[in-house]
Amino acid sequence: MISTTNEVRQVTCAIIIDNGKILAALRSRQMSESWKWEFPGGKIDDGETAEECIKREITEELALNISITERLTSVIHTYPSKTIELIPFICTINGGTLHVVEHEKVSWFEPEKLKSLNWAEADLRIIDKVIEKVQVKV
Ligand SMILES: Nc1nc2c([nH]c(=O)n2[C@H]2C[C@H](O)[C@@H](COP(=O)(O)OP(=O)(O)OP(=O)(O)O)O2)c(=O)[nH]1
Repeated sequence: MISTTNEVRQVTCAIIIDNGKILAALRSRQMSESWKWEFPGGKIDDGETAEECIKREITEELALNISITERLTSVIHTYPSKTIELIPFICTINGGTLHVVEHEKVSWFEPEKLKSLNWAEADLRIIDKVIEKVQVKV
């Protein structure tokens, strides 16, 4: 199949809350949107639900098992070369030991520190809602 640049790619991301802090991940030189912060996650595979996708991605990227607390409203964002639908989930850790597989690094931030990061553009569109939600849950 010829891939088209105007198809919307569905991408899930996890806002992982632990001990009152939220995990953010810095995209590496090898990744698109390099050196931007994001919530870990990735593209939905064929035949996979968004919930299955985020659990799989977090196991692959961070070696953590997560539980989903809440699915937030998604945003559609167009980059110069692609359009994504970013589907955020508030999550908690259910098991595993954090191991950073793909990202440059990950860090834990208090909710009020999140706004100061250099986020991927799509994340800038969800960050206010994320902060509002996590401040209730931490
Ligand atoms: N995982 C994740 N991806 C995000 C976020 N915000 C955001 O714009 N993205 C973008 C970056 C990527 O283009 C895409 C996720 O793709 P991916 O991480 O599974 O794979 P990739 O780097 O190979 O993606 P790409 O180069 O094909 O665009 O969504 C976010 O918070 N989390």
